[in-house]
Amino acid sequence: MTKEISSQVDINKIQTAVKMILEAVGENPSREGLLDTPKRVAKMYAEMFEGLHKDPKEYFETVFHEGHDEVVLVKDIPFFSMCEHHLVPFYGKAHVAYIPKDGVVAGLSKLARTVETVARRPQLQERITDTVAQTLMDMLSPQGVYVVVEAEHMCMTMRGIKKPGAKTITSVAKGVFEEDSVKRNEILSFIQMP
Ligand SMILES: Nc1nc2c(ncn2[C@@H]2O[C@H](COP(=O)(O)OP(=O)(O)OP(=O)(O)O)[C@@H](O)[C@H]2O)c(=O)[nH]1
Ligand SMILES: [Zn+2]
Repeated sequence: MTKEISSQVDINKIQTAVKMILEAVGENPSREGLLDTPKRVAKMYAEMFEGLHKDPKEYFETVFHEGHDEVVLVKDIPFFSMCEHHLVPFYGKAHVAYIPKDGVVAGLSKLARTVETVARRPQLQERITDTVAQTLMDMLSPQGVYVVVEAEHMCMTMRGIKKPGAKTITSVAKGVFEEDSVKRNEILSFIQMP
């Protein structure tokens, strides 16, 4: 956790809330094993929600001019997020593809950083997919962007409907990918390659 993040998160408030939850479920927050739990959970939430205090657009302040106007795909980017309905994790992989325009390309790590930052907020899978795609559209003005996200939601696994193994796939196509199913299929075949 960075200094800036901890200064933007009310750690004491989270600690109080966690202590109250422990009391409410019938636990004794004063027993030895739980004494430091509110503090640990507060630090954990600050880390898991640090994306609320970051703007992924900043990652694209530096771009390169490479004369490459063909597909760029970073696939299998692992991410961990928190479902905004239940505050339990959902996690999986994101695949981020774009076709540059006028040779404007971003550092590859910036695509993964964007996924990481957007995921570290209370989220919906659809919104992660859309925000990542829109960030690239806004910052690189590419010919098109195609983002595919696959995830397992713990709120469907460990509670409620209890369907471990069920995967949710979301995708967002922008620019040339919207109309061009051949280009989308090209990306999908790259994603499926071992
Ligand atoms: N669209 C979408 N739904 C999600 C996501 N994560 C969790 N959900 C769903 O959010 C819904 C919340 O539904 P509610 O009926 O308000 O809450 P609930 O009674 O806890 O729902 P159940 O999970 O069906 O027990 C559930 O259907 C979850 O599966 C997500 O990323 N996207
Ligand atoms: Zn949920």
